[in-house]
Amino acid sequence: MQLQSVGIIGAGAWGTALATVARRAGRDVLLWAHEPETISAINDSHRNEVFLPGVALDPAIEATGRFNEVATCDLLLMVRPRQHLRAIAGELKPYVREGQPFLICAKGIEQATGRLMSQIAAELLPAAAIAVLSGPSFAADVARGLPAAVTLATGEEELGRELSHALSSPPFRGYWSGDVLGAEIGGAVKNVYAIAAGIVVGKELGESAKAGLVTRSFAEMARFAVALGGKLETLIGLSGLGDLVLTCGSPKSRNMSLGVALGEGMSAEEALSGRLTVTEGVATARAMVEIAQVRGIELPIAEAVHAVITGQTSVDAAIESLLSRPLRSEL
Ligand SMILES: NC(=O)C1=CN([C@@H]2O[C@H](COP(=O)(O)OP(=O)(O)OC[C@H]3O[C@@H](n4cnc5c(N)ncnc54)[C@H](OP(=O)(O)O)[C@@H]3O)[C@@H](O)[C@H]2O)C=CC1
Ligand SMILES: O=C(CO)COP(=O)(O)O
Repeated sequence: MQLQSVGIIGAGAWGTALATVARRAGRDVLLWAHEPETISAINDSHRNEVFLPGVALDPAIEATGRFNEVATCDLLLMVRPRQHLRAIAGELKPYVREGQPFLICAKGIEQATGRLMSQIAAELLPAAAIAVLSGPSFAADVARGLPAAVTLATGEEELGRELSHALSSPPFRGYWSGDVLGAEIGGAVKNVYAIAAGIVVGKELGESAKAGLVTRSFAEMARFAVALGGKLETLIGLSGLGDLVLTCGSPKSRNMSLGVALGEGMSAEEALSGRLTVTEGVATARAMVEIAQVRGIELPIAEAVHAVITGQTSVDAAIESLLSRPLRSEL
């Protein structure tokens, strides 16, 4: 399949960083953005200072506000935050061609239905070949050309291989995988555990507490993903453990920085107000808790994060409740 032109839907930090990735790999890149100011900034000054400050973009990267233009590209990347997926699929549907790859690069679970983005996209865009890009990759690092490795998951191995070749260049490596659900769930739920890790840091509970929390978070995320049909091997890889390690280890993560603010005593409302950027873990925590209730999956850490964010419990009470759970076998 010829994947020379790449259409990127969403010119936030990650969409813009992925534009640099595709360009570095030698593709023709068209970015779709919602705000006219973002479109003119990219086309005229080759910058996106609002979402990705300090990065000079290749002048060959163009921006548009028209879905019919971006839809003509060989490969489409969906990089707007999760809640925009249904609207975007509706706009694109008239233009999507049979077998056209639609690569989901946003991370999250639909709050209202508990459905994954790949499932929603498959239903709304039946002609498209759905794939998922996930893994440890901060937009600011990737846009600067620093090395990063991600998972590219598709139902067809051949498409995964083609996507990897279309987007990889020496600093950016795409490893293909056949486990779409596992890759997508790992990327979505690690945001919830990054909030928990941030709380541990903000509360100054120490490095040992953080290591214990991150390890038990991994056990929880693997249990959740496997219950939903993902593979344990995928969770051990880039899109699971890899992304958990990144986002629980750096306050550059928006999710972790929210947790730090909560741990330092700020209310969730205060910590979230005025943020222009997305913090996907907030909605994902709710979706996880609802799915876990229906399916009978034990998720004490995700439940504690959700209870703190929604003000149902205090940070101190959540920590006490986690530490006083009945003792049990590790495995
Ligand atoms: N940032 C990162 O390092 C990474 C992010 N991701 C995931 O990618 C997805 C997108 O994240 P990211 O690019 O960082 O998002 P940002 O927070 O940088 O960008 C915000 C997005 O929201 C849109 N937006 C901003 N203001 C408005 C508004 N007033 N009305 C409507 N839309 C608005 C922007 O629209 P527009 O597109 O039109 O400019 C942009 O797509 C998320 O699911 C995130 O989890 C995944 C890996 C890395
Ligand atoms: O997903 C990410 C890195 O892989 C970005 O995480 P944050 O959204 O928490 O910044």
